[in-house]
Amino acid sequence: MAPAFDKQSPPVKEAETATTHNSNTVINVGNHGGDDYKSRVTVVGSGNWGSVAAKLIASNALKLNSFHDEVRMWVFEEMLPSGEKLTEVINRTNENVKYLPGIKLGKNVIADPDIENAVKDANMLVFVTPHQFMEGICRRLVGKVRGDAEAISLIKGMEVKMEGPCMISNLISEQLGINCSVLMGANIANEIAVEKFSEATVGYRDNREIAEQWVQLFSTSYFMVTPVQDVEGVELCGTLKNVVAIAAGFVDGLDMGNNTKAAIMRIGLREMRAFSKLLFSSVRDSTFFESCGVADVITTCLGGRNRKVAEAFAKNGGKRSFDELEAEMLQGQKLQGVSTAREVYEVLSHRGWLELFPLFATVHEICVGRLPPSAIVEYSEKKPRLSMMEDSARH
Ligand SMILES: NC(=O)c1ccc[n+]([C@@H]2O[C@H](COP(=O)([O-])OP(=O)(O)OC[C@H]3O[C@@H](n4cnc5c(N)ncnc54)[C@H](O)[C@@H]3O)[C@@H](O)[C@H]2O)c1
Ligand SMILES: O=P(O)(O)OC[C@H](O)CO
Repeated sequence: MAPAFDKQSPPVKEAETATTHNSNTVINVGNHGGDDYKSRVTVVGSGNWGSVAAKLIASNALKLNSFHDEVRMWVFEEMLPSGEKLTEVINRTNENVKYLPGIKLGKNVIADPDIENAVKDANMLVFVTPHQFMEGICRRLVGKVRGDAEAISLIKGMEVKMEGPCMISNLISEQLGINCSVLMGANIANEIAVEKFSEATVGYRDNREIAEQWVQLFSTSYFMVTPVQDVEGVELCGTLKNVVAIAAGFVDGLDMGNNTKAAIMRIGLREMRAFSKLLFSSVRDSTFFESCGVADVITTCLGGRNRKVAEAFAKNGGKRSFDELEAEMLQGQKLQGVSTAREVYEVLSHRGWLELFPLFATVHEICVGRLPPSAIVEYSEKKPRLSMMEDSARH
């Protein structure tokens, strides 16, 4: 079991605004000792973004009275080349030496390899793992989380089931029986880790007070978080931009230049909006102008991992697989764009929408080797009926 955070010399917390202490604005934390009103936060995931999220949260947990100091972080345990366990090294050095080397997470971050132990006391659960692992994680957590817990998903991805697409926030809500908000945005983790200014968007369903609690937990002077009442819109932006990033990487790998890449971003954003609105009529146009929308498309297409690996794929003429390039280039970090392109393609084929989304469809066909990387522009030029569909999908 992971050690408890050493509270012998607790840091002095900053005073908070009156509203924070108002019982209406603080998530109910039940009866857990003397600090009943304080929220306990657990981060489920500890990759590149998971570690940065833990750092942001840990700094706020120390400052704000409404949170317990200790932040648990569930770590998918692995042995390092040194022969030590990753959790032991994180707890000794305060650094995730594999996924975020060189950055101190905060002494109040406790790495825990036991997922059930990590979540059992938390009333605020932050999910941030690659999306392909979430079904298994949810299965393990059924009946293990507090009934009054609130969740937030930072995961950019979705699952496709027999019944249709299932957003990760929905998977969490349905499997664990708890409400789940989302946080997405133009957030390249390594930049936020060194405290360069970024914005993010919290998508919430109907409880603004819960959204404010999440905003408070994540916001720092260099991380500005805005709440938006559109969970599906925010989550679909974060999910679909990874497919656009793969397309942008192909363009870079083929040396096609900035105009072509800008065209891909524009067409990609249109397809993101049209697809989101076809799936959920509640999705708002304005969400695409938040950090989770246009800003994330831009940053991902300029500096993300999906772009980088897709560039290498195109440079190799599609002869080396994404799996091989991912393993070689990302050292354990995971791409989301290739599997998301496949999942989107399944939805498109199942619903007869393939022709309406030429960019999304072409990205998948290139990823699986049915088309060459150069097809990204040849096929994206064909946009039959997309505008018409967008018009009919508009509010
Ligand atoms: N890295 C970023 O810049 C960034 C920014 C914003 C959002 N995101 C999103 O956040 C999510 C998580 O990304 P990340 O960068 O933290 O992860 P990552 O890409 O660094 O992935 C590695 C993580 O996966 C874990 N893992 C490996 N095998 C596993 C298994 N079988 N079961 C469970 N976990 C396993 C590893 O232990 C490690 O913690 C993704 O949806 C991503 O799109 C990432
Ligand atoms: O590195 P990527 O491509 O997974 O993108 C990272 C973030 O999602 C950018 O906001």
